Amino acid sequence: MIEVRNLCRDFGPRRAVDDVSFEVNPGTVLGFLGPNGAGKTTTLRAIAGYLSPTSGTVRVAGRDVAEDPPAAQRHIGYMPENAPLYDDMLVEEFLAFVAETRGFTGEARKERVDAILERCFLKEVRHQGIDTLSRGYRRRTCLAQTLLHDPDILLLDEPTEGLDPNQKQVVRDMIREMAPKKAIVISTHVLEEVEAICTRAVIISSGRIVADDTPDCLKRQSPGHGAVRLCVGAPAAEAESAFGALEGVREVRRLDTADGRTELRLVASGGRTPIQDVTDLARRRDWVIYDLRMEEGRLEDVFRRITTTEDAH
Ligand SMILES: Nc1ncnc2c1ncn2[C@@H]1O[C@H](COP(=O)(O)OP(=O)(O)OP(=O)(O)O)[C@@H](O)[C@H]1O
Repeated sequence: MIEVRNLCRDFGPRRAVDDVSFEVNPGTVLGFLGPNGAGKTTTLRAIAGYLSPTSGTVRVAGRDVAEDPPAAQRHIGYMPENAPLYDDMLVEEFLAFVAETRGFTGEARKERVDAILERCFLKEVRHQGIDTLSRGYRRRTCLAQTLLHDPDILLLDEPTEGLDPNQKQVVRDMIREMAPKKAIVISTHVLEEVEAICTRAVIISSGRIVADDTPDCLKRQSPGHGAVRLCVGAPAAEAESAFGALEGVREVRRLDTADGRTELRLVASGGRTPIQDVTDLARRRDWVIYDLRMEEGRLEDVFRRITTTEDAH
């Protein structure tokens, strides 16, 4: 559906996107991550046909975008980070106008607008001026504009930026609901969003792809992956020394101790969680386990490890 091959884009002497290649097919929600200035927006704009590559190609639905941007754009819904809206229009009027520019007229236009108002939960503000909308409704009006022609590809730059937790949830639910039939790329800094809705994460740093995997697999590269948090009915010093001596434990940290219970964090060594050894040891010593959890690792740690701050401009 989207095929990016060896994409490079220069701005004067600066290479903003450097030999980027990836594919996105329907059913994928790809989280495009990277520090400020890493090249995310430039890549999205090249896919959307608003910026020509310095070299390399972008194909959308089998067609080279640079050769015929309008043909590719019929398949694409692109929501830029600060999408412009006509502030002096009413919501419904604006969407009808966009529908017309997309080639819908008469009854077809009305049906499209009604359907999108319903889908984006905008019915109650349909007669409201865009300049009076709250940020959440404004963002959803942008999304409605992006979805109006029912594109197979969605390119969403920071779709939930500036929204409150409830509004974020509404937008994420909408993305999740559309995901099975569309190829979706979301540029975001919000790692929690990647975990919540993305099936794949691509990390770009200084214009180059430095990771491409599922969020779960990336989390496994985190130094905290496999660490064990436990609360055990044993004296602190004894528990620390016994669990610390286990072969699969690299480091022990005491988190808390009270009422004969000790809370510890055990960092795994050798990439294997020591959870089984921990329960075996507790059983042998006759120690009660009150709580036991394995940490999955944090995407944030992986992101920080594989990107650098030199991109920030
Ligand atoms: N029109 C332009 N003219 C000159 N330089 C540009 C232009 N657009 C982007 N750049 C530069 O290209 C690099 C990549 O920018 P881009 O906006 O793609 O990064 P980004 O990953 O989207 O950043 P952010 O997370 O801050 O939005 C930056 O150094 C930026 O300053």
